Amino acid sequence: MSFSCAVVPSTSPCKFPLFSISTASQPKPFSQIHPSSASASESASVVPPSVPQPVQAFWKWMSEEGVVSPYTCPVVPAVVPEGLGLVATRDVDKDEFLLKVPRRLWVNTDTVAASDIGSLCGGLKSWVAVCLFLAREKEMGSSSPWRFYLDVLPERTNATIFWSEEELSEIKGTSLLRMTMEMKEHVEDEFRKVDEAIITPNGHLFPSSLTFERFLWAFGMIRSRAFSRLGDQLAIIPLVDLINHSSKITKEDNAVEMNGPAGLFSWDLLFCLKSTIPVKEGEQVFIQYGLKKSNADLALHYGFVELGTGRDSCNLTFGIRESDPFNADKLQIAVANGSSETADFEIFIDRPLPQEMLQYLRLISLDGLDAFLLEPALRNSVWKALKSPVSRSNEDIVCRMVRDACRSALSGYPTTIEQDESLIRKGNLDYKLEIAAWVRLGEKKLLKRIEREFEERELTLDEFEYYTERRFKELGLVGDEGEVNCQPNKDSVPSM
Ligand SMILES: C[S@@+](CC[C@H](N)C(=O)[O-])C[C@H]1O[C@@H](n2cnc3c(N)ncnc32)[C@H](O)[C@@H]1O
Repeated sequence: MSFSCAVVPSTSPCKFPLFSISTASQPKPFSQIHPSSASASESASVVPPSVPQPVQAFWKWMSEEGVVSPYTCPVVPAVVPEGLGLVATRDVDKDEFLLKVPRRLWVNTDTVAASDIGSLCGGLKSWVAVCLFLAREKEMGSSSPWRFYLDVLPERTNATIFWSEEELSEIKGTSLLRMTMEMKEHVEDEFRKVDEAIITPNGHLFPSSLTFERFLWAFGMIRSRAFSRLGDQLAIIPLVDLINHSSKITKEDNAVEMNGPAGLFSWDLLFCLKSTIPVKEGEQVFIQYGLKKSNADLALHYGFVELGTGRDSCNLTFGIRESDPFNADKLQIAVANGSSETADFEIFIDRPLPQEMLQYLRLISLDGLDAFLLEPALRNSVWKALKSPVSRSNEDIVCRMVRDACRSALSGYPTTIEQDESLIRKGNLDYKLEIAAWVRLGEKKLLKRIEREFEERELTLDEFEYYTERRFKELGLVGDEGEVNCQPNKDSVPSM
């Protein structure tokens, strides 16, 4: 989840320094009170009786931990169309805090470090450590101190990493399928390494049921519920992670971290979730999961898509031909400018084409007379020069490459645009099949549009101003109307 989280300075004495990540200064773990004890019955009674028993137990646990009370907390968990969600128990103001969850209840690398497997996880990437921790705790069942939280997590979501082979065949040809397969392979690779280096040699610490499927489940939970804190630290915040996404929310500043009271006598860093709009009593509170995310991102991480908000996208990949006589020079320039021998560009329906895509395409298409731009003397300025068309022939190749890439991508889908439109119009599609149909349709429409744009561009190539013409003008050898001057303009500054 993408919470944009700011840290605000505390006005009160701070028991734990901000972002102190050492195990020695770890706050004490949460208390081990069973939620059936009566102490928090008052706050627990606020949860609608229709809420499933595990959610009741989780809410009670949160109450006993001092996180929620009917006086301070204006939301309760509820069953909503998106699964579980948070509903306002009274009118909530814009920017009002909804929940304040102390650090001792976050699941992050500190939590892993303080656990029984902490000493084994020191060298792991943070997401791998948190995945292993979550997967292990889940398999420990009722003996896990995190059981009340783990019991409210869904067994799976509609995210594409959980789709069956048959369901995945519905997104054949899409960038979403490629992203899904790459992600699953990456997670599987990491699991294999962790299994070999940590789980198998320390079998007494891990339930034998901890398989790749459970590790993938933990990964799915992190992708859909964790957020990156300052300094790229990953954390899952129980209870806060019940908040759903709505397109109606257009601001992403939904959380801050500050020090504050975290129970009867304790002080801690608090993760504070706020509502960016006013909400009426009884309504669900939402946040924005990320304005820049494409529908493929939403489907991959969360298992839903959003229509009509410019999230349709497609990807085009290009590369420097191995047989290109200028391969080494082009690669050097590409690498110096943050690219490589192949480059993948994400294109959004309502956004301009990425400028870097045209630069890259012009670079890899440089040929014949235009190859002088690859000269070492021009190395520092060539990338900037490629922002504008180089020559008619170069731009012609660029247009053809884009058209060919679109046509090739369009031939890889199992359905046509018309078939998808008809499927969607008929309705009654299974939820995942509907996601698949919208993603296919969005990608294909965009590819068709790009193909058309470059066909039209090809017809206007004579109207463009090319590199040589621009240089002559800069040097004052050609005037704005194309008239030829014999002497260079004294004021002109030679540049690319
Ligand atoms: C951070 S969790 C929110 C709590 C979640 N609804 C639950 O039941 O645990 C994110 C997940 O909620 C669901 N979700 C959130 N917003 C949604 C939306 N606008 N449409 C459909 N599903 C949504 C998706 O399953 C997503 O993976």
